[in-house]
Formats: sequence, C-alpha cells, structure tokens
Amino acid sequence: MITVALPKGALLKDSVTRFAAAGLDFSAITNPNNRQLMLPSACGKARALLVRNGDVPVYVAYGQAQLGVVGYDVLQEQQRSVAQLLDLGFGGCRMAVAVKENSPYRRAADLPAHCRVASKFTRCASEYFQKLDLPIDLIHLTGSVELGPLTGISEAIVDLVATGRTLKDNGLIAIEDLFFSTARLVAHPLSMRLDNGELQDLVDAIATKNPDNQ
Ligand SMILES: Nc1ncnc2c1ncn2[C@@H]1O[C@H](COP(=O)(O)OP(=O)(O)OP(=O)(O)O)[C@@H](O)[C@H]1O
Ligand SMILES: O=P(O)(O)OC[C@H]1O[C@H](OP(=O)(O)OP(=O)(O)O)[C@H](O)[C@@H]1O
Repeated sequence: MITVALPKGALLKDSVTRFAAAGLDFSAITNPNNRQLMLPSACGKARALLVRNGDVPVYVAYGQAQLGVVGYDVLQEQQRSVAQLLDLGFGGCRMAVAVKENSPYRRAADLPAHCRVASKFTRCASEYFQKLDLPIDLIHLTGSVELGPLTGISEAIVDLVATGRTLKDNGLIAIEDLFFSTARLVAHPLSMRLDNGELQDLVDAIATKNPDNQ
C-alpha cells in the first residue's frame, strides 16, 4: 500500500486536490471534524499521514511514507535524502531578507557586520550571508518572525513572503530574495528504485492530471 505524507496547513487543500485528480481521494482528511492522523484513501488502495509541513521530509526520508508534499523552502532548509519528483506549482512564495521600512538598509550587504538576523530558516539564512561574506548573529525563531525588527531582537529577518501583506502590516520591506518556493512532490529514493510500477503510475498521473490546466 502506498503511504503519502500530506502537510497540515497552507498546502493541504491543493495537495488533496492533486491526489484526487490522480485517483486517490483523501478528502476526508480536510474535514474540520477529522482528528485521525492516518487515513485510507476512499478506494482503500493508499493511505495518508497528516503531518506538520516540516515533518514531511522526515517521514519520506525514513521511508514511512513513499511520497510526500512539502514546500521547496523546507527542502532547502533540511537537506534530507528525498527525491524531488515534481514541482506542483501551488504554494508559491519567496524567501526574502526584510528590514524595517524606515531603516537605512536597502540591500542585504548594507547590514552591519555581526548584526542580528532572526529566522525560522537558519540554514538558508546562514548560507546566504556566508556567500555575501557578511558575518551575522542568527537568532532561531519558530514563527511570527516579523516581530524580530519590531521588538528589536534583530535588525533583519529571513522569512517567507507571499502576498507581502504580513511585511506591510508590520512596517517591514523585503530588500533581497534568496529563492522562490513552490510545493514539491517528494519520494523515498529506495521506494522509487524498488517500485513495481505502481508508484511511478501515481506520479505520472499527478504530473499529467492537473485540474488547474484543464
Ligand atoms: N503565506 C503563504 N502563502 C503561500 N504559501 C505559503 C505561505 N506561507 C508558507 N507557504 C508555503 O506553505 C508551506 C507550509 O506553510 P504553513 O504555514 O502551512 O506551515 P508551517 O506552519 O510554516 O510549517 P510547520 O508546520 O513545519 O511549522 C511553507 O513551507 C511554504 O512552502
Ligand atoms: O506575505 P504573506 O501573504 O503575508 O505571507 C507571509 C507569511 O506567511 C507565513 O507565515 P505563517 O502564516 O505560516 O505563520 P508563521 O509566522 O507562524 O510561520 C510567513 O512566515 C509569513 O509570516
């Protein structure tokens, strides 16, 4: 039986839609009254694990799920051994450096050496500033990162921006982008190698049967 790790939160609805188009109906997982974390598909041929977005690569890397859906940002941050099979197109956002609107900084390289940068994505942030050859003091936060410059805990943040509304409503501006992110279909590499065709057929159906293109 194929097990799929689906992310709670922003990517769940579109993930369920894409699997449904490919023949696996996990819609029961989106029922607000549902508290079951492991659910069979309507046909009974597969099952879904409902996990935190950040835990999808963990279940897939360990092989407890053969497939998963997760944001590219999380894959960049975690660097786990999972195979990226498809760009699913939804969940578009960018990873950006942001500062207070009224700060003098307009490029990441303008930030003073050893300034504090808050982020949930500390590996991405660290690699980015290393490439700029700018030493920074990273502060790891797990959410509401925009509060960093507002409270003064940090001069800048590295965080996801989609509509830009959260930045605007908190008096911040993005000054540089690290990368663009969308949801990805990932797989356990060994499961793909040992596949008898069933997994590949599902991946092909997800790739070709996109309701947004029909
Ligand atoms: N505002 C947004 N608009 C569109 N996509 C977003 C937005 N914020 C995040 N995403 C994408 O959706 C993914 C899931 O975000 P979501 O907020 O549901 O999870 P999370 O709470 O950040 O994750 P975790 O459960 O690991 O803490 C992100 O990794 C990113 O790829
Ligand atoms: O540009 P916008 O459309 O306003 O979206 C960006 C916000 O969305 C994400 O936060 P999320 O809602 O996941 O909450 P979090 O701060 O707890 O991560 C991200 O971390 C930003 O805060």
